[in-house]
Amino acid sequence: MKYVDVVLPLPLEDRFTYSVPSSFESVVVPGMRVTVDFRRKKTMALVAAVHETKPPFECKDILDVPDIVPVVTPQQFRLWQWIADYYMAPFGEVYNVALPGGLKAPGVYRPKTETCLALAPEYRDGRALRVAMEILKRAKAQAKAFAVFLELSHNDTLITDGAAAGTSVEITRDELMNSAHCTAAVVKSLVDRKLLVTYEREVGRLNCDTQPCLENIKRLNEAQQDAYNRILMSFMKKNVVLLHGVTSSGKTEIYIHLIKQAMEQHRQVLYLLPEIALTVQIRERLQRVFGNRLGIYHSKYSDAERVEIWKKQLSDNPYDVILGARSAVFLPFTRLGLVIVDEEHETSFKQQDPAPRYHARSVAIMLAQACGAKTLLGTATPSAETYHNATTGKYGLVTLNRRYKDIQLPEIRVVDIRDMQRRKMMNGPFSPVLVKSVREVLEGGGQAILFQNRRGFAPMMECKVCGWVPRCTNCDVSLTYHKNMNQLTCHYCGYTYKLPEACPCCGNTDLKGRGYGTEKIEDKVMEVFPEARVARMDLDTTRTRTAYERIISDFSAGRTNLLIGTQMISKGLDFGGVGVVGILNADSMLNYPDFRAYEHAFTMMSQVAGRAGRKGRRGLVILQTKSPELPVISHVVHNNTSAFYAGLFEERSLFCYPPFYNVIYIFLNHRDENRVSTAAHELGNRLRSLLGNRVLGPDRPAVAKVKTMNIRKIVLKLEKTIDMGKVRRCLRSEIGRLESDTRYNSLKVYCDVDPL
Ligand SMILES: Nc1ncnc2c1ncn2[C@@H]1O[C@H](COP(=O)(O)OP(=O)(O)OP(=O)(O)O)[C@@H](O)[C@H]1O
Ligand SMILES: [Zn+2]
Repeated sequence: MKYVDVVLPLPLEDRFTYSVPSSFESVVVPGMRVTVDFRRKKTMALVAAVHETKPPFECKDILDVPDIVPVVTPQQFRLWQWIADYYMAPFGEVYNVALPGGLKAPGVYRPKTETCLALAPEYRDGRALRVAMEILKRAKAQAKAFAVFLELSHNDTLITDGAAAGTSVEITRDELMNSAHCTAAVVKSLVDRKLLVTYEREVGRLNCDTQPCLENIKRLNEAQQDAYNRILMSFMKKNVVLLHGVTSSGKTEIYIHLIKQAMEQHRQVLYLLPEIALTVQIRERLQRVFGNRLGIYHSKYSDAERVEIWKKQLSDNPYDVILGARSAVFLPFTRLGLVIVDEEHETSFKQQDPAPRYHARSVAIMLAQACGAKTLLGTATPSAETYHNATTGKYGLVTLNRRYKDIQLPEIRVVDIRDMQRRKMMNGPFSPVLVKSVREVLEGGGQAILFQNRRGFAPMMECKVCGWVPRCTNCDVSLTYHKNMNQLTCHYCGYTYKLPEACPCCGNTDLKGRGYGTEKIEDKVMEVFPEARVARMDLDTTRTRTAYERIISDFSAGRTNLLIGTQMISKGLDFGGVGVVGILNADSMLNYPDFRAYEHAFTMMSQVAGRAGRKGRRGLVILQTKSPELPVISHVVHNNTSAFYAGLFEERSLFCYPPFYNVIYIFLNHRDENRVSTAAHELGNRLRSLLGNRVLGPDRPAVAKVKTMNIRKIVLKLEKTIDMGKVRRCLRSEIGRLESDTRYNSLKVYCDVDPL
């Protein structure tokens, strides 16, 4: 008797054993899916192992085996296991995010089909056809459609020379309707009269049209060619190389040459981007060169498309290049040679919720290693971890300090808004020099970008009399006012509230907004620059893929000339005509209560600044801040990464933070504040007895309640030399003990490993 150990797409650590009925014995192998009865529900499980050891309990038979070949390779299995272990997530949750929905639930994925038409068998000779046409004489539309059908399908030869319809052509219903200009009803009546029969034909969703066209590849300039050579040299010694190239140095062109080189060696390439949003521009650039050898994979694609890509990657004709967001690291690869992680500093490579809270950059490096492939991390602003690894020799390092065409990096002018406010010179959020520069650029036919990292109208409403601030009832945060919807929104749970007509505390009817969100900036822009053609890009204006793409293409084509946006606009966008970039308020980023605040602020400001002056003339950046004296500001101004990190690393090492220590956050959630607080103290004390002063807290995090769940946080700072296996085992057992404690009924505890 054979048995299988299976994993289920559920937050479960365990594997479950089922017996294999003899009819399936010769069929099942690890990596195949099987349907099983789990807690009285038919569930799609994945076979982890096949064996003959009878378990010490009664087990059920598997119900069915839908696969002929495995859908998950042993190598994927090992990688997923690594993710589960490292990020302290149940394997079932990794399986759940890794596999597209259509491969997990029985019967969800259906191949896409088209309705096709064929001549009914009784009419497949000349005489019968002439009878049919006689019948149709009085139904004009049907007669015409039928004639068109005969012609398109090459059945018309039956009438003229009576030849057998061996050469007839497949015609879809849509094709007929288009060619005969008829309605579906007309086609249906032909079917009802039994002249035509319908059948379904399976069609792929994947685009296979365009042939690759390597002529579209651009020639590298000298600096790029040199960087390209150094990358290949570096790969001979290191598995991971950082390409640290200033904004607009043409890193993407170098990637394209590296992809071509890998393809020539018959190796596959995975090109990771931090966000779906970014894929539009890059997708076009890659498609022009690699055509149908390029597949695109991310979570916003329909599930069916993702299933087809998955299957194609398992076939003997997989895509050579996959462009994807973080979930593409879960795809099967058979001959992976290179992984490119573009904009490697981006925080969206880390999945926050739900588990597994993995970092796609780390997973990508593991994936490459398992396949004997190399990893290239590319960015103008490396993350602290990567910069540390590259400067200490763990990774190779290739720098590129010149912009393409040797355009100078933008000039950055710092404006002290405290001083401007004192002298009453600010026009709302704009300093005089900002207004002047934007106006000049617009008048000269150029474009401007204004960056404000807050969406909505006013980040906070306030009663001017008593100071009352509207807050979310589910979360411990103040609400953001959105003017166009005239409502208050919680940016944590999404809940919306009506704006009260009067303050509920003192009855004052004069509620005022505090601070500037992008929506309010837009209002102000229309007032100050009435001549501008304005677009706004933030979460609220880009809810759909098309809305996002339209904003980009409008700005690219110059239909709009002033773009306002949140950090969305900082991400690798390549516009030629931007003469000036305004960073309206640097302080909101710097004052964030997090050890990474400065790293993120430096990165964000440098990236936004990098959108200026990419073609033709040198660009200008106006950086408005209340703290111009901070070293981080001058490091941004001088684009001095090494000085910035020198200062930062001193602090990080002193206070035991990455890249010198490993950090794990433990979050405890419960509806009841007392219970979560007691549980957190108990866990904190137990962990301290095992790990000593590496354990900090519990504390209330900055936002201590989200979606009615009260949150406590424990921080672990672990030296690099500690046995992480031991730490994980100890965390697992302590957390397990707490979660099964009846006093803390329905307490949720999870870990965030390497938090961002
Ligand atoms: N060798 C080349 N031949 C022609 N055009 C080039 C070449 N290299 C770069 N360019 C052009 O210069 C612009 C900037 O290049 P690219 O977008 O690759 O820069 P990047 O380094 O990726 O910038 P960022 O880090 O800001 O995203 C693009 O419009 C690109 O097409
Ligand atoms: Zn809320």
